[in-house]
Amino acid sequence: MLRKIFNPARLSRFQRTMVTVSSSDALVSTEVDDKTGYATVTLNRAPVNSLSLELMTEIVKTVDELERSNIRGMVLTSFSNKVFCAGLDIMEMVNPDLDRLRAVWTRLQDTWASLYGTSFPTVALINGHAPAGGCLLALCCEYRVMCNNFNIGLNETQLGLAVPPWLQGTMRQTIGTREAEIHCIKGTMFNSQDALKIGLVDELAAENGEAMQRALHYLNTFKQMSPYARSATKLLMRNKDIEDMKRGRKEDVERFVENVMNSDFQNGLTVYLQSLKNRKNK
Ligand SMILES: CCCC/C=C/CC(=O)SCCNC(=O)CCNC(=O)[C@H](O)C(C)(C)COP(=O)(O)OP(=O)(O)OC[C@H]1O[C@@H](n2cnc3c(N)ncnc32)[C@H](O)[C@@H]1OP(=O)(O)O
Repeated sequence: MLRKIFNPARLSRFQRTMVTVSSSDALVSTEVDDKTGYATVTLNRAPVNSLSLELMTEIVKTVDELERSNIRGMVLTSFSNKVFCAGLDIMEMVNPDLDRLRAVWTRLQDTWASLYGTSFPTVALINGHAPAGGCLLALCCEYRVMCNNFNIGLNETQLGLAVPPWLQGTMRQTIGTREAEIHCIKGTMFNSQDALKIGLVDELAAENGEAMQRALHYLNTFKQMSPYARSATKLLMRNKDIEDMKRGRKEDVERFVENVMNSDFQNGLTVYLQSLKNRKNK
């Protein structure tokens, strides 16, 4: 069943006026260019945009608001020119409260579903490292432009976490079944050049300005196209994955909780956090 397809009623709103949507919460800021109708959504959670429950809630809220507005495209980027998003907030997994842990994974599922299933075109402007959940955000977008000299990948298994089936599917669609299997299992992190070679990103840019030009160029390719046909085709391709995730979501949450509460995982997390701090102090 189609979750949402471009509603022709929106077309008349499109033609009349452009609404500027802005988030009052500082964790995510949104700017809409009234001339083009393109929204730039910037993740603002210093220092590394790690995905706390609150940040993911803001992302979902922002995408929902944009879906109800009349934008023609979205660029997702980071306030930092060093880290796009460092993945799930590791602190959410250290000796967690179980209800909150369940809420975190449920919100991650929602974040994936809402970004993956937008009716408007989306580009990730990856202006920094994008491990794990950072790679997930980029994968949800239709197109990925990455600045040079950063790393991206689903490194969850390196941390002792299983990659959920819905995210495996997105990776398969992006880089192909064989490569996705190998690199999800290995937890490979790719540098920008290798990410381009394997198809994990679509274009590279020397710096942010060039990346934005390339992102806008992608959005401009739809200027003359029927928004209905574009949106319907995308969602006919993606909606089944979203419905499948929703059907299995409770089981998926419990699998994550079991994974995180395992004492080996908790011990490994302590070592991993320490290794991040040691790396910093070198
Ligand atoms: C498969 C299911 C899909 C979703 C599931 C996802 C699971 C995850 O996402 S688990 C998280 C995976 N993320 C990582 O492994 C990234 C870890 N971080 C890094 O590799 C580096 O921090 C960086 C390359 C992202 C950035 O390096 P940089 O040198 O710029 O900054 P740092 O000094 O390392 O970090 C600054 C500060 O931020 C803390 N931090 C980093 N990442 C996280 C994080 N994911 N959660 C919470 N906090 C994080 C880091 O410890 C530093 O804190 P202090 O200043 O207090 O030392």
